[in-house]
Amino acid sequence: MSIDLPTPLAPLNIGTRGSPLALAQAHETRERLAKAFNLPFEAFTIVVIKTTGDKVLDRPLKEIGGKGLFTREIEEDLTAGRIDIAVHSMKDMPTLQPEGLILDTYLPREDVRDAFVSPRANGLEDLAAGTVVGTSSLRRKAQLKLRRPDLEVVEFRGNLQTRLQKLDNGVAEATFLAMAGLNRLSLDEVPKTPIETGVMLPAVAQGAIGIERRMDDRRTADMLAAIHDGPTGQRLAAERAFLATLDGSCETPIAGLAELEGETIYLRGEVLRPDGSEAIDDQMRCAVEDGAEAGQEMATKLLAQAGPAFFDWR
Ligand SMILES: NCc1[nH]cc(CCC(=O)O)c1CC(=O)O
Repeated sequence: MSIDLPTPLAPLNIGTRGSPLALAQAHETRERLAKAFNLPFEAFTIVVIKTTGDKVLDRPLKEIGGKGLFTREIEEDLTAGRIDIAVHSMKDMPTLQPEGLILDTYLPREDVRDAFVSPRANGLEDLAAGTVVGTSSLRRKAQLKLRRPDLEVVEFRGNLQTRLQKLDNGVAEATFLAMAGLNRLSLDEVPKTPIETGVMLPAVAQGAIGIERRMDDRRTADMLAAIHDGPTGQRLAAERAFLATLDGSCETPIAGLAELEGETIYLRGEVLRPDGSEAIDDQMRCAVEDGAEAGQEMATKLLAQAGPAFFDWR
């Protein structure tokens, strides 16, 4: 692939949320761009945007309005040209973008696993019946209840730092956090145990950073091509097709992971009842270029296997 080396005539504005993790991801994007084009960091301005999801902290996310919550304002600024790219955790992104925007640049993926985080316990097996675990993730709650129906789950909102504070304060005995977030923030001192993906399948796109841009902005597209990670793109094509076909909203506990084995994709997926009373999973292998079809096929199979009653909480 040949890439023109566009010199920014105006600085490229990078939009991001203001949480520590979001800022770390925006800084990583800026560093990769600066390095790829041998430009000073200052050629890229980081613009912090406050979203509805950041403002409303006292209510469960699903009450305020689900997924677009952390992205709407950012995408409005992108469309209006106030920023040129937006950096996102792909796990939080809907499978469809607003008209005129495209999200097809990915940075190399971090650790995809969830971590069991507790100042006092090393794993679920250490927790006595009735112990309180905090999580606001429907997927993690369902996966936890599937394995340990005897544990209590409490809603755990706020950014990483807030959640860790709640553990210290004894609001809950343990929580789950993405290894990716802990690693990106270099939170090495957090007492964590990684959970293998065979035990707890991660969220679709967990650990991946995506960069969104205006579809008609050629200059930005050329710049982003220089930092795109192809293998992450192949994996996310499979996972996001799986999610899109399942019509994953934040009401549906869904897990999915694609891994590369040479020229083959190994795809696993799982859907759960929110109360963890039942889970259905599947796995398949396909050629790397067929990931999206495989994701769609696996979702269709799971939907048929589950039957309408499985999803009737929606
Ligand atoms: N929903 C919040 C969110 N979005 C992305 C990450 C972590 C980083 C990632 O998975 O890329 C987190 C926090 C968490 O799940 O612990």
